[in-house]
Amino acid sequence: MDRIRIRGGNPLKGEIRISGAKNAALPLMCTCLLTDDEVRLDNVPDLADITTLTNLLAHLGVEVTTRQSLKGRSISFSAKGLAVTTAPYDLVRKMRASVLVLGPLVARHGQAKVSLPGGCAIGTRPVDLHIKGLQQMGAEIELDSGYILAKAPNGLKGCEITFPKVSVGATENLLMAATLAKGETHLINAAREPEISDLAACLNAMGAKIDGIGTDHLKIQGVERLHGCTHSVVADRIEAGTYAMAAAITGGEVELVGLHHELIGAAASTLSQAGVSLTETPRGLLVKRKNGALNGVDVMTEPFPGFPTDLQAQMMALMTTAEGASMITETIFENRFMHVPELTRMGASINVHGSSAMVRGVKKLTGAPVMATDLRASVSLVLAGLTAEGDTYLNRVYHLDRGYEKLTDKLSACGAEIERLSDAAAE
Ligand SMILES: CC(=O)N[C@H]1[C@@H](OP(=O)(O)OP(=O)(O)OC[C@H]2O[C@@H](n3ccc(=O)[nH]c3=O)[C@H](O)[C@@H]2O)O[C@H](CO)[C@@H](O)[C@@H]1O
Ligand SMILES: C=C(OP(=O)(O)O)C(=O)O
Repeated sequence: MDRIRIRGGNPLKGEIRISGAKNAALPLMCTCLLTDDEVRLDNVPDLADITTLTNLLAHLGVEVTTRQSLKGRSISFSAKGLAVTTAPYDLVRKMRASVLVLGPLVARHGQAKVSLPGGCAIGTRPVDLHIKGLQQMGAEIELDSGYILAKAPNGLKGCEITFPKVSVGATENLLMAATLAKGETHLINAAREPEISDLAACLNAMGAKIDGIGTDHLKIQGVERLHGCTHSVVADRIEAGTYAMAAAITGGEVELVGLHHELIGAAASTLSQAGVSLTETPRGLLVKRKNGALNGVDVMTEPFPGFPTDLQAQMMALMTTAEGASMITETIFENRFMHVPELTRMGASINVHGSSAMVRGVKKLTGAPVMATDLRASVSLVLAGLTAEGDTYLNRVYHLDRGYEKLTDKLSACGAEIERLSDAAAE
């Protein structure tokens, strides 16, 4: 298994082009199941999760064509020859977002059999809200032998769905399903993440009638059919936030290219309070420390526009060498502190009490062999390694491949001493 070696201490200097967002691209790819026409996505990141979903769509009978151009990677999807409506366990277990095929399959093909995705390292992550919403829209759903069996032979019906808690995935699944339902659907207390607005914009370009985009109340007037479109995937705000913190933790100066300021949401004001300046440039955002040291700030994860859980581990790494203390509270997932013991092994001072972690800034971190169990925990250890004294060896690099396109290239281009060691070299 590959490892990453980082020799810490170099301030990052330069520019980093932000890729298309993984969490936008995945639901966007599932829109192809709603039409016989071709859906072309531009700015698709080259990530393991995209490959996993591509394999699942191909298994269903979707024709997939990938093109690489100067503008980035484009993938076209044509579900005209859709032959199968079963998403098997082996393809779903690799990535929870595979459950996003459920809504489109039921809406357009009247049936679906989708493996329950199960939990993962960060929490149990049920899909009850996806299922209840589809039932409210008239689907008959049974759970059998680890599969969701859904039927709606006469189509789905519009209705009013009020989510008891904000769910990104359930909002996306039901939004896609509602585009082809009969009548009007209201999704209330819907998630407002920019990736959902991107999905809604793509669906409208396909002929859907969605109002309230960017709010927590989406109104969808169902239509008979959708057509194809070309859509460019929105920039990855989590990747951008990660590199902003990489610039800050190393005391460097990095321009994040291809990103609109408002995408960063609450993370921008939290970073500003911590002593990081984020200045809009014609191409994106310039990130550096305001003046010298970073200072501890309290952070609580929340649905958008609050501070994202997907930046919590990185923020914790940033706080390990800040002046003073920082209380970091995770409210979205019950087990998202897997990076704590590893950061502690690098010299961080962190105490966890339930869903909060108290970080007391230390003078320096030291490199160590570390491993992580999920994507953002892994990248938080990369950030720690960039500032640590000596070498850090990060194991289980495959987690990073899920969500960070060309991570070592992007960081090396800004002066980081970071390299990927292949199997043989890692022994
Ligand atoms: C591919 C993708 O976009 N993944 C993102 C998505 O995950 P995902 O869509 O899985 O996350 P959700 O917003 O659905 O989850 C939020 C909370 O709701 C709970 N819940 C969710 C659905 C449900 O049916 N029942 C239920 O109880 C979850 O366990 C969690 O505690 O949003 C998360 C929260 O911003 C991010 O961390 C993930 O990176
Ligand atoms: C938790 C994440 O992804 P997923 O929902 O696919 O597990 C993430 O991107 O941080």
